[in-house]
Order: sequence, then structure tokens, then C-alpha cells
Amino acid sequence: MVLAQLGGSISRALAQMSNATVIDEKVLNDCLNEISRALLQADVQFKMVRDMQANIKRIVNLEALAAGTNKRRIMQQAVFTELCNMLDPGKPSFTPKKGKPSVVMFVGLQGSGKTTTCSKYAYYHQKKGFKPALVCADTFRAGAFDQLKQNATKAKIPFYGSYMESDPVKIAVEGVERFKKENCDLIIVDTSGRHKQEAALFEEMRQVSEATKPDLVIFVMDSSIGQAAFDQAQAFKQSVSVGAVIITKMDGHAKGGGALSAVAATKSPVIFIGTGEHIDDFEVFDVKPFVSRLLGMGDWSGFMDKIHEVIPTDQQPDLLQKLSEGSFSLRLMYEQFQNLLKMGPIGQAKIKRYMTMMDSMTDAELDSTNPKLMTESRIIRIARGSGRPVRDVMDMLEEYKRLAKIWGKMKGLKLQKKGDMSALTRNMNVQQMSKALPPQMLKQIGGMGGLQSLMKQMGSKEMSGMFGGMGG
Ligand SMILES: Nc1nc2c(ncn2[C@@H]2O[C@H](COP(=O)(O)OP(=O)(O)OP(=O)(O)O)[C@@H](O)[C@H]2O)c(=O)[nH]1
Repeated sequence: MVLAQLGGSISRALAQMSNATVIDEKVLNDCLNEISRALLQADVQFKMVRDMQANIKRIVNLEALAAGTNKRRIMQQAVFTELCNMLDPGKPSFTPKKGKPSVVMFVGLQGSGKTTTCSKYAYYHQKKGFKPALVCADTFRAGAFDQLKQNATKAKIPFYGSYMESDPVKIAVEGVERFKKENCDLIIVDTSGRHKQEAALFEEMRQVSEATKPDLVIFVMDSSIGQAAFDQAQAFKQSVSVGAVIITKMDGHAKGGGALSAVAATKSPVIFIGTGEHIDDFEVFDVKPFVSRLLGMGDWSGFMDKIHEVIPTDQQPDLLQKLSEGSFSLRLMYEQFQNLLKMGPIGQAKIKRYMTMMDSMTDAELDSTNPKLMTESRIIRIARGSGRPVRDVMDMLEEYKRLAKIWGKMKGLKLQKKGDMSALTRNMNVQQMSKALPPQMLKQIGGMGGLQSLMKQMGSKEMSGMFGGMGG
């Protein structure tokens, strides 16, 4: 996800500023320009970037900044506040209540992921104890009804639609009435995808909304839409009263900045994000944790210790680049295991087993950094493919999560120069090495004592090379 790069660029700009000996207007402007450039590259609308820049300049007191010991924090806080303000329209969206019938209508551009998202939204609420139902008022795209029907059947959610009827208003009204009678408390109406140039389709959408009187209209937006987001979102808002936004395909390579623009255009909050094609690849969206993750805030303490622990003496620029983007994937873990195998008999059986299972994984699975991708069906498939019990696959994934947590601390890391890194890692000792090893492996080696003698035998150079080659 390119948003991670945005976080990295902003962090770098802040670090550069806080490294300056004198903080004057020029240094502040340079820093703000750098941040603005990063936001523009992430497809945030120009006007929003300009406003944000002006706001930060207003908030940040240059004198306090020049005198303050924690310049980085002051600036980071200002950027944090501004990004939160951009993503928070200041009023919460309508939330359905159990036992009380609500109608929620989904609108969006063609292919934005509406139909998939309707099912995810229904499924999410069903798990929370709601009685949802799906109505397919998309009479425009052949196959839309079948798609909804298929998703609804899989999740055991009642649905309504027609192959014959071509009037979406009629279908929507009939569906809503039927499910109200059946005491469903969350009636979700899926509509056809449309572009702002298609006036007739916009009129039709307005009519569906007028006839079904939704409690909430959700604008579904593909995160890769880029700079067009603002205009498109605004066009929808002008025809129907959009009250919330869901951003889809956040798992892809989208720049994601369009999300900020959609919020500004619709003055509505983002309530969920879609993170994959599967029905539970769906997350509640919360502004503050999202922005703090984006800025790599919150977990800087103990950060350098982790560098001591896990980075080998020989340089791994590619690895560091990947880690600074927050992408510790199963493939990186595989490569790490490969290096461990080269070392000799230690824990080979277990690692070989892990690698056999990983050989049964798809490229997408190996390269993903989202543990949620590993759904039950994928785990079963991998177990079958590798001839291992499901428990072993789970065990391997747990190990991945454990390592990813350690490596995850590197996200947003400002890359060091070659010399700096070797100086940092020169002091790696047995204790630090032991922390970097999987606990089972440490046990197999014979605990701390075993590790110590092993390091003596092999020479700590080879030992620290264990993590070598990971950048590939
Ligand atoms: N990777 C990923 N794919 C998604 C996500 N949401 C939807 N998709 C995929 O996007 C494609 C389009 O999704 P649909 O749900 O058919 O889109 P739609 O907006 O209903 O399409 P129209 O009815 O033509 O407007 C499908 O292949 C979905 O599987 C997501 O969060 N991540």
C-alpha cells in the first residue's frame, strides 16, 4: 500500500527538520513543502494540501519550535492534527440499531466494489447480531444480481432481486417492503455503478433514494481512483445525501490519498475499508489510529534497541527499504529461513517443514503483509498442498506473526547510511541474538548457554549473517 510510503516520506521530512541546528522560517517551509509533495504524490487534492500547509503554519509557533527540545514532536503533532481533521468531517455517520429497521443504500462508480462491499457490510452486521438483507437494484450490469445472490447465499443472508424487471426503483421498493415485513433490521440496497457524466443514471439513483428513503447512503470508492476522487464524490453528494464513505481495495497498490479527498467532498466520514476480495476482508475505519500508523507514531521507543537486535552487520539496503515501508512478508521470512538452513543442522526439520508449507502458497500470499489474507480456506488448501496438518500451517503463521511484530517496528524507519548501521550492530551480543531467534529454535540450540557456545564455535560473524540476504 503506497500510503505506507506517504507515512515514510512525512517521517523523513520531519526527521530532516529536527536534525537542523537552527529552526527558522526556511527550515519550516522546506519541511512543509516536503510533506506537501508527499501528500500530492499520494493523490491528495491540491487545494486540501495547500490548506493543510497554511493551517500547520498557523498552529506551529516558530519560536517554540526553535527553542523546543522536541521539535520533531511539535511538528509531528501538528501534522497529525491536520491529517485527522482532513479525515474527520466532525460529525459521526448514522449507525444502524439492532431491532429497528434501517435502510442503507450503496452508491458509487462502476467497479468500485459496491456489490462486494454490500455483502461485507451485511456479513459484518450479521456477526454483530443484526438481521440483514440484501436488495439488488442494479439492473444495469448483467450479472450483478447473480453476484449478490452468490455472496448472500454463501453468508446465509436473505436477498431480493429480479432477472426480468428493469426498473431499479420498483425492485428497490419491493425488496425494502418485503424485508421490513420479515423484520429485518438492516436492509441494504445495492445500486448500479455510474459516472458523474451519466446524467440519466444519476437521476435514476436519485429516484431510488427518494422511493426507499434510506437512513444512510454510503458512497463506495476504490482507493486507486486518485485525483478524480473529489469531483466524483461531490457529484454523488449533490444527487443523494451521502452520509458515509467506504474505501475499497486498500490491500492493493493504491495511493489512497483520494480517501482524504472523498471525505472533504462528501463531508462524511470513512466508516470501513475493504482490504481484499473475501467477505471478511473488511475493517472498521478509525481516524486516529489510522493517521498515527501512517505517521509511524506511537512506537518509537525501544526502536533503536530493535535495530541492535535484528539487523546484521553486513548491510541490507533492500531489506531496510522494505521494512521502512512496513512490508515484512512471508517471502522475507522464507528467505530468512533459507539463510538459517545454510548454517547447519540447527532446527532444520522445523524450518524445512515451514518452507514446504510455504512452497504451497501463492505469490500473493507470500508477498502479502496482511495476516488476515490467510483465511480458513487458504490454510486448508496449503495444508493439503504440502501434506501437513492444518495445525502445522497455523503454527507457521503464528511464527510469521511473531517475527512480523519484531520487524514491524522498523516501519517508517529513516534509512541509515552504511557506516551508521554497522556501528549500530557491531555490539550485537548473545542476549540480543537470543531475542531475535524463534523461541523454539533457541530451545533446540540449548538455550542461552547453547547459543553462547555456538556463537563461539561459529564466530559471531556467521551468526549475525543468519539474517543476511533477506533483502534478496
Ligand atoms: N482486492 C480487492 N478487491 C476488491 C475489494 N472490493 C471489491 N473488490 C473487487 O473489485 C471488483 C469489482 O467489485 P464489484 O463488487 O463487482 O464492483 P461494483 O461496484 O458492484 O461494480 P458495478 O456494479 O459494475 O458498479 C471485484 O473483482 C471484487 O472482487 C477489495 O477491498 N480488495
